Amino acid sequence: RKPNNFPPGPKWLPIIGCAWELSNLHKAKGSLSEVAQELALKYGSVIGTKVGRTLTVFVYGTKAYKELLSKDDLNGRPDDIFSTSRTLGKRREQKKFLMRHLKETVFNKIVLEEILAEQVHTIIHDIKKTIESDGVICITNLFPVHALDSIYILMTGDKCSDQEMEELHKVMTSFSENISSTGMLFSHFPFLRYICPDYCGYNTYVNIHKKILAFISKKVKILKEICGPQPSRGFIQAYLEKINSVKGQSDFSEEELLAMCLDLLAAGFDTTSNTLGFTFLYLLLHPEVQERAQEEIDSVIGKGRPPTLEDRPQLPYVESIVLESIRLITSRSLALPRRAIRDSTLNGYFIPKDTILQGSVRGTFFDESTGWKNPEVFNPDRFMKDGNLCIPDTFIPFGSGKRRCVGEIMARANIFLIVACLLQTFNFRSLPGSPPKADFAEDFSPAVKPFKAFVTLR
Ligand code: HEM
Repeated sequence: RKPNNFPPGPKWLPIIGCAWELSNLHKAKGSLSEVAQELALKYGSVIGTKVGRTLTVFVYGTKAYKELLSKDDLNGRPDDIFSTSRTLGKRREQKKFLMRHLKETVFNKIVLEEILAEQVHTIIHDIKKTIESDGVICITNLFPVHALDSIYILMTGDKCSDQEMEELHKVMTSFSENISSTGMLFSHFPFLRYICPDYCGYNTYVNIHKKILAFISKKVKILKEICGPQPSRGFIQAYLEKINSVKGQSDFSEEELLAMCLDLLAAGFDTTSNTLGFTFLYLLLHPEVQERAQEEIDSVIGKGRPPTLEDRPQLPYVESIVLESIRLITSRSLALPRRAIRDSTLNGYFIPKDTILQGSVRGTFFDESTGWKNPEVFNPDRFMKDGNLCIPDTFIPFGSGKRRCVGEIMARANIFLIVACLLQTFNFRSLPGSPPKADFAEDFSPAVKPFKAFVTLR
């Protein structure tokens, strides 16, 4: 039965709850974020549903979403089968340690520049090689290895060998293609894993996670053996040092370390490379935006040296392209699922303990009433005012509060540097007679379907 004052929403059927209606809406709309938008039009900004046995509340719209992010009672990690079967049991909250480490090491401007510049150089080298043949490049293939390498360096302090990268890339691609961040059939109907573990996705889910954890575990073992007294910039080494220093008298453990590295890979891999896919798709569809960015780069930097992170304040238009691409990709996804850790309220409705809350950032920056004009259109100028960068308060694509993205600094720097360096060196054009379509897929995070471009040296 529906709890008293539970948010309004679609009708609950016996056993499946609203699963049928949600699944049909998902097929019709293409992304869960658009499902939330559709439901919000009918029921308001907080929508109560039930999928299998799980109470799930969708949150859409700036006011309700901000209230959700601000309430500790509603920001717990889910502890259902979907969460626990991937990370070896319950999780403790050690995000502060990770954030402090990243701030002191990798997110230090000089280190970040060093990590990213080398990789951008490799991408430029690869593109130049293709130009020597026919200049036709599958754009969506350019970025995944690069994004993985950045996260690998963040974890280990070192570059990934070719052999390790082959292994990691294979398993992470399979992760992105087969696993949905918002749950799978077995997580909504946990009993199915005993009846049809292949069909409900349980076996795939567990096997892929086992492979990723085995990869990280192998690396942890190697780094443990060479762990020395000198400070290292890798997260794994910093964490191992912490375990040693507290000597088993705290929650720091190797299991927790593996789970945190898994989160970094899962959350940072295709979000970064897929955003770059979005960026270059829109640059092909809007050659005038590409030309204006190139004019900015030419006038501030010229061609004598590559752009650096120091140049960011002088390249507001390039920065606005990055923000607009992030706006468009995140508007197709939901924020991380949260769990009510005790009975609470949202927008005046009752939210029982253990309800799952799915917030949609789309509602915060696709809302014409809060100033986002023609939100479906790619328009970097919405982030510009009088020639300067201007970011509205309602733009929170990396979340805020307890569950906020830990990789924002790296992701924005990475995308900025790639866009600036590639546009300084190359022109990207549609293949004659076949401009790419704005065709989307839903991998672990939203993606554009693979597309090619004709690239020439400037
Ligand atoms: C354009 C790229 C990226 C986008 C758009 C993005 C976006 C997000 C969003 C929306 C969330 C959830 C926030 C919430 O629910 O309130 C999140 C969480 C997270 N992100 Fe990112 N992210 C990106 C890149 C990265 C990178 C490169 C890393 C790692 C280096 C990373 C690590 C994480 C982690 C670990 C979490 C989970 C935080 C938690 O559980 O508390 N992200 N990200």
